[in-house]
Amino acid sequence: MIPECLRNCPAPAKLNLFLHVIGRRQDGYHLLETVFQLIDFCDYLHFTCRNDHLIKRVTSSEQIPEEDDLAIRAAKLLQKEIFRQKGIPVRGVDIEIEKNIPLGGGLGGGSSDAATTLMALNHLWNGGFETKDLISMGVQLGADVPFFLVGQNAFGTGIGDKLTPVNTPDGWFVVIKPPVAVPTALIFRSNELTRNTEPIKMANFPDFCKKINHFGRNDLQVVAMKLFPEIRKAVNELSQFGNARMTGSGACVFCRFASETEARKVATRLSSRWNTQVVKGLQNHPLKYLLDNMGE
Ligand SMILES: C[C@@](CO)(OP(=O)(O)O)[C@H](O)COP(=O)(O)OP(=O)(O)OC[C@H]1O[C@@H](n2ccc(N)nc2=O)[C@H](O)[C@@H]1O
Ligand SMILES: Nc1ncnc2c1ncn2[C@@H]1O[C@H](COP(=O)(O)OP(=O)(O)O)[C@@H](O)[C@H]1O
Repeated sequence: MIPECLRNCPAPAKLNLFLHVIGRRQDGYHLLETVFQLIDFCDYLHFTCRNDHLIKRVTSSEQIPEEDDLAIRAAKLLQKEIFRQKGIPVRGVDIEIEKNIPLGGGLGGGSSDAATTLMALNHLWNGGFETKDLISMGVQLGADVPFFLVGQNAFGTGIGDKLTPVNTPDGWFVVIKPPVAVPTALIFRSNELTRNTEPIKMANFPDFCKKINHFGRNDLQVVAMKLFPEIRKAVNELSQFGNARMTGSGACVFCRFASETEARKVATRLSSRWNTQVVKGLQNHPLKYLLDNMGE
């Protein structure tokens, strides 16, 4: 039986363990090579069916107007696609979003909210779409959405939408959120961005797991540190404890540790000056895992 509501649907954040810019498409989007790592730091979304056809966000947000919210846009897109395929108008839904992942942090919170909405409503509305169908919808909302829909740590190429699952070793991360929000487009349009990093030879890729803390770099970091000195400061501080780098287009900076104890020790030393989190790496997207294994 299809439920009337789905509560506490997690939308986990991601880290880009490295991010290389290897070229640019004709439409201006950049070609990347990156490893996406899911982390146990989540927004939570609650969905309740309505008796009309409206899609409403029931949580207020000063920063994101309702019509721009990626969760709302994802729900409207899915509702339209179900109507197009089946000719039946689906019921509306109230969406409540508990936002924990900071905006403009490079942690992919908006994209993850969109992916969670597509997965949860495909279930609640009995849409019957497969992951590949949801991915075609997701990529229209943001370059990171396909990764969250695949739901496993992955090597991403293209604009980050061509994904090959990778097993990353278990680990803990200290994540610093410098007090700035970085607009992704600002970093990508910089004249100073390196856009010609040599593509990774697949024969060298096994090195990634062996050298996980040191493999590659984030090509967006130099530009982001120049525009936002707080990011440079965070990288310098965290670098005392290991190989610190930025995730995505910033602003968050992370460093990987093999144990929780080690990570917590470092976080404690930084927490009086920085907004600091200790998070565990995840192997699977918790909602995707639950929906895929329902009824087993
Ligand atoms: C850089 C990355 C790495 O994971 O992450 P974030 O820092 O945003 O989390 C992503 O590729 C970001 O994905 P996402 O945040 O979904 O970006 P989008 O909304 O699709 O794009 C915002 C803008 O960034 C530029 N953009 C984005 C992705 C890309 N591969 N090339 C680009 O040039 C484009 O100008 C686009 O208009
Ligand atoms: N539900 C949402 N959560 C976060 N950001 C959202 C959401 N809806 C729309 N956005 C917009 O998308 C932008 C990028 O969001 P996000 O994926 O969290 O980015 P990033 O990883 O680049 O920090 C935000 O700056 C915000 O303006």
